[in-house]
Amino acid sequence: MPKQNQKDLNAFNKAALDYHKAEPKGKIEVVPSKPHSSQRDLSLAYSPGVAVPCMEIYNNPQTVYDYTAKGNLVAVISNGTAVLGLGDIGAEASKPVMEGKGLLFKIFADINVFDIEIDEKDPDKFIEIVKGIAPTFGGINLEDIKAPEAFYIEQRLKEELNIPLMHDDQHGTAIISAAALINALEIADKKIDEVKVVVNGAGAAAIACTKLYIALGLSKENVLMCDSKGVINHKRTNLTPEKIDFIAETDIETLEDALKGADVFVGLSKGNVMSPEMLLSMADNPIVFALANPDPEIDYNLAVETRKDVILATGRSDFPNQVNNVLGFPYIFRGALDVQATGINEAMKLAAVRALAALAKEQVPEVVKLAYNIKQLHFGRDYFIPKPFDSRLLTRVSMAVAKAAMESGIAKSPITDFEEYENNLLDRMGRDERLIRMMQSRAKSNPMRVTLGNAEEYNVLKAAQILLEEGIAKPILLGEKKFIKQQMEKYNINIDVPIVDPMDDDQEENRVKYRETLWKLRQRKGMNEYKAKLFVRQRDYFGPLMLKHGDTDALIVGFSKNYSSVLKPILEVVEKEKGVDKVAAMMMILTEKKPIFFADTSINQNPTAEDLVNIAKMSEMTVKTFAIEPRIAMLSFENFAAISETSKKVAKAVSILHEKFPKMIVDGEIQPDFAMNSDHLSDYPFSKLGTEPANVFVFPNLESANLSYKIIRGMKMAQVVGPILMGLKQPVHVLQMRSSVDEIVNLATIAVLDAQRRQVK
Ligand SMILES: NC(=O)C1=CN([C@@H]2O[C@H](COP(=O)(O)OP(=O)(O)OC[C@H]3O[C@@H](n4cnc5c(N)ncnc54)[C@H](OP(=O)(O)O)[C@@H]3O)[C@@H](O)[C@H]2O)C=CC1
Ligand SMILES: CC(=O)C(=O)O
Ligand SMILES: [Mg+2]
Repeated sequence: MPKQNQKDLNAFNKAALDYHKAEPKGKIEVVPSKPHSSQRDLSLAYSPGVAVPCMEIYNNPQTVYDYTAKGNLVAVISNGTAVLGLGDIGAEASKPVMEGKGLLFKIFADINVFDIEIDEKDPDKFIEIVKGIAPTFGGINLEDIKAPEAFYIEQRLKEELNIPLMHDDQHGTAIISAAALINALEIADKKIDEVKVVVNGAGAAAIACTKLYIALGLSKENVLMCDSKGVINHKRTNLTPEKIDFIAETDIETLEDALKGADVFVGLSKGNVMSPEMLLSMADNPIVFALANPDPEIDYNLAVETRKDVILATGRSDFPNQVNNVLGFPYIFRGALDVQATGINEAMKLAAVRALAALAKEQVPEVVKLAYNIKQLHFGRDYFIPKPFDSRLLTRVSMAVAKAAMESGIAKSPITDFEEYENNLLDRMGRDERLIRMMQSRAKSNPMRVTLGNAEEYNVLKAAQILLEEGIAKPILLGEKKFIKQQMEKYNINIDVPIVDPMDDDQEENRVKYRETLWKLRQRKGMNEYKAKLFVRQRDYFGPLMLKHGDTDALIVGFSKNYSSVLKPILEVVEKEKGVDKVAAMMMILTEKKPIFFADTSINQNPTAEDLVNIAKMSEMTVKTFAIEPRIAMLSFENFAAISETSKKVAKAVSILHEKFPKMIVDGEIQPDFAMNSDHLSDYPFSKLGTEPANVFVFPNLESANLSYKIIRGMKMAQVVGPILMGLKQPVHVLQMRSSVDEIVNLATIAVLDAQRRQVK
């Protein structure tokens, strides 16, 4: 595992602040979910239309779930008294954590969140405030409230409210760590009713975890619990009722002594309180859950260096076995909300434990390994709890929780068809970030040299910084050296990367080499040697020539010039793939539901039927590199009834495709909204698309493709990545003019993947 030095740490801390400060500030925002553009829309959304659902709810309160967002809205509520392991930092300072939970609820389970930070430490007043706002929400996640107040607050709110409510630091942590404990014990070949357990911390998380372990078979006599004053034993006085419950009949007073011979250590206290000596004193195959955040009770690297046989988990995402409540709360609430459970009971918690423990033993899908850049991931010491980016968590845990709620009789709206429910859950996923994350992770496994043109521009420089710091690529800056350096200073971008200036003296050798190549390539196309000499001083030629000579692995250009003028020198220098007559470009559109692809968005203005065949074929190959099965719709404005010339052209392309490539999932001519909709597709049972929506859209001409994606981009309806240039032998892509930093990073990431793929060949 890499160790962080102070410089890395400072850079990380700064990145954390920049991340939160970037516009829009914070991490979540409210987005209207209904049309609101016309007078009529507004009269339905607000007065007078809104009065109708109000009265419906008044007359039949249960219909609030039909007419409002309540059923998918959770409050994440804190008073800031036990924020992570940072302690009582107050309500306002806890807001980043609560917003963070909002983000996690949304990305992992599609649940909306209002984060609510209440400046109130008196438990009774706090309870009254929460009760007062409860009608707004389908569920309540209490967070980072310190013990012992947390116990009383949660208990009373559970009794007095009839929606799913859980103090996550207690039960979320208990559920995940219990699943991890079951599996870790199996690896250590130890039995839960025989092991000696030391729990460090006697707060909200520690007490709840220990109680759940006992429910799973741990013997209470085998538990030693410590708080900030040491072991909770019979000599201690002034203990809270929860601590009294765990008084041990022992004279042992310190954590150090408690750990001698212990099988399990569960830390839910503070960072760095466990020394290597303490770890060494534990039994064979010691199970160590150092769960304090952000710093574990013992540093991961220190622990594995100290004992090879340690079975270790932390709360952190940067080490194996992250025991963190993020594995639970999104899915526990998802399942509870979906059956309108009146609470979260023990049966639901145990169902979540079992689902999590079982999932870790299943074969890990390739996509999860890709996301973490790990070649092998098998149940064992380094993997005994599922990874947070494992998308199977959503279906496995949510369904288990929903079923348990129904079986234990607290589901107001039971699910009747679990197969349909599973499909609904899967439909919620496929969000854009996942694909980007997966791509970045793959790029990081072998970062390649990517030359970025127009490197004087802030967006390009910033993208280079991100690519370098994230380890996605080894950037090379192409442009005027002096100006680039000035800009780096101006924007405080201190990165140590090569700068290539085609005019610079130090490039003379390359200029000579590149001139010869260019002249050879173009001498029978009207270029004389003098012209070649002039051209190699231009970056538009210099970049492609670097690529041609292997002086870079990939090239990204076009930030400040129009597409065709940048493309021309590329096509003159870089060879086409075998069998490719004309290159084409594809845009990846990262929609809410799943990625879709448009082609040709940038090159062939009025493709022939044969051109469309090639575009479809190139698109198929490109989409496959993202580990996505291409389902191609050949678009027109008619459905299987070619009357217009455009449709006839598309129909001809389809018949060639069907004949030449019978295995390809492609059909048309079809309208995009039909190709995207299963119900509409079922009207055409003969279609090769079947009823599963298409994800690749080949447009009949450039205008329609280009304008379609530009509308999406302009309206910020989805993130757009590309254009991905298809049909060349080397990875080169031309940016849209004035691309954002993210767009440059994304396209460079694709270029790295492309370069990696070609290297393997
Ligand atoms: N990985 C995960 O998913 C989760 C991790 N946690 C982590 O667990 C820790 C506790 O959180 P939470 O229970 O909510 O907070 P609480 O404030 O409720 O409890 C903190 C407990 O830690 C004890 N403690 C503090 N310092 C020491 C020490 N040096 N030795 C032993 N015990 C000590 C306190 O002792 P005393 O009672 O004497 O004050 C108290 O019992 C935090 O670091 C938090 O980040 C929490 C939830 C989830
Ligand atoms: C993860 C979490 O909830 C905590 O550390 O408090
Ligand atoms: Mg917490």
